[in-house]
Amino acid sequence: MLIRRLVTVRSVEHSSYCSVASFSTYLSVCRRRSSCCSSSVSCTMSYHKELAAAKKAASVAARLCQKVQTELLKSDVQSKSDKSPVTVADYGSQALVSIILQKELSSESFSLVAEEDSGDLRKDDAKEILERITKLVNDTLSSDGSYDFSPFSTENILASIDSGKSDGGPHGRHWVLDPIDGTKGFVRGDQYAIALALLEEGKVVLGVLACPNLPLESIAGVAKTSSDARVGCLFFAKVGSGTYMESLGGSDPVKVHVTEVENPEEASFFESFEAAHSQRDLSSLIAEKLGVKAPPVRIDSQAKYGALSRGDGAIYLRFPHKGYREKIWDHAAGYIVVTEAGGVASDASGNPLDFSKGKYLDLDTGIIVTNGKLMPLLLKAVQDSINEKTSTL
Ligand SMILES: Nc1ncnc2c1ncn2[C@@H]1O[C@H](COP(=O)(O)OS(=O)(=O)O)[C@@H](OP(=O)(O)O)[C@H]1O
Ligand SMILES: [Mg+2]
Ligand SMILES: [Mg+2]
Ligand SMILES: [Mg+2]
Repeated sequence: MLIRRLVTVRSVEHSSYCSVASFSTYLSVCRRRSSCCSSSVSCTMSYHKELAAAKKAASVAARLCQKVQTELLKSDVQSKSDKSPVTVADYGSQALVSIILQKELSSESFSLVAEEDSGDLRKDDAKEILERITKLVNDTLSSDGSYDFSPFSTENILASIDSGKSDGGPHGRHWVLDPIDGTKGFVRGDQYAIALALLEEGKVVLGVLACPNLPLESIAGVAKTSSDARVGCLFFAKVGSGTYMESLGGSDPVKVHVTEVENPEEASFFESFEAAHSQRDLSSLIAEKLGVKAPPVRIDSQAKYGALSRGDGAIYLRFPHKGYREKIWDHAAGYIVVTEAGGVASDASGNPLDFSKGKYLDLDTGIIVTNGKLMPLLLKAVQDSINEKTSTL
C-alpha cells in the first residue's frame, strides 16, 4: 500500500529567519501561529501535491547521500569523461527522486531533466558499482517505510536514472534535478544540495533544496561550523507563496526572507568554493567597487541560494570562466527559493534567468543575486568591472 504523507505548509505571515539566537524562537512562534491559522497555503495554492512529492523525494534522497558521505571511500569515485567525480550517491539520488516522483504523481505524464545518465553504469566494469547503487536505493526506500515495493532490479535502477533524459523547453511540465549539486563539496565532506524544481511552460513554479550539511542557524560571520551545530536544512518555495525552511530531520516550516541590507559596506557575498568555477578576480573587483568590506563566503553548491534566502549573506556572484555554459539544474531550485524569499536574480546585463531554452541557460557573462534594494548598485558595479577587466586585456 502506498502511504502518502500529507505535508501541510502553514502560512506564517511576517515571520522570518534572522539569526542564531532567534531560530528556536521562530520555531515556537510558528507552532503557536499555525495552531490558530485557519487559511493554510496548501488550501489556497496549486502545486500542493507536487510540492509534497518534491519534498519527500529530496528528503529521502538526502538520507541516501548522508549515508554515502559518511561511508565515502575512494573507490566510490568514478571518473567521467569530463573528469568530475561522480559517486554512487549521484546516481542513487537521481534514481530515488525519479522513483518517488513517479510513485507520488502516478497519474501524470512524467518528464525529468536531470544531470546524470546511465552511460558509464552500463559498462562491464561498472557492474559492482551498479549493484551497490541498487542496494542503496532499495535499503533507503525500505528504511523510509512509506512504500510497499518489491526490490528494484539493476535494470529498474538504470531505467529510473535514464528517465531524466528529457530536454525540458518552453512547453508543458518538466521536473529539473541535480541529484547532488556540489559533488566536489560532497566528496570533500562539505556542503552539497539535492536540488529539485518544476518548470511549467518554461517558468520555475516550485523548488526544493535539501542541504544536509547546512547549519540550521545562520552561517553569517561564522568562520567554521562548530561540530555540535545542528545541520540539515530543507528549503522549499512555490510561485507566489514565499520560501520556507524546515529541518531535514523534521520541524515546522519557518518563512524565510532575504536580508534587507541596503548599504553595500554591510553586505557580504557568496561565491563558489571551487576556484576553477569562477573568475575570482572579477568578483573581488565588483566587491571593491561596491565597497563590500567582508571577505567572500565560499561554499559549495546551491546551498548558497538557500543561505541567501534566509539572509545569511546579501549577494551571490557567479562568474564562470569563458566558454562555460550553465545548466538549468544548477540554478532552477535555488532561483525560486531565493526569488520567493524576496531576492532578485539576473545575468550580468540585468536580464532575468530564462529556464525555457532547454538544458542550458542562455546568459550574458554570469549570474548575480541580491535583494531588490542592492540590485541597481550591484548591476552597475558588475558592468563597470566587466568593462574595466575587458579594457585591460
Ligand atoms: N568550470 C565550471 N565553472 C562553473 N561551474 C562549474 C564548472 N564545472 C562544473 N560547474 C558546476 O558547478 C556546480 C557546483 O556549484 P558551485 O560552483 O556553486 O560549487 S562548487 O564551488 O563547485 O563546490 C557543479 O554542479 P555538480 O556537477 O552538480 O556538482 C557544476 O555543474
Ligand atoms: Mg550541479
Ligand atoms: Mg550534480
Ligand atoms: Mg556534476
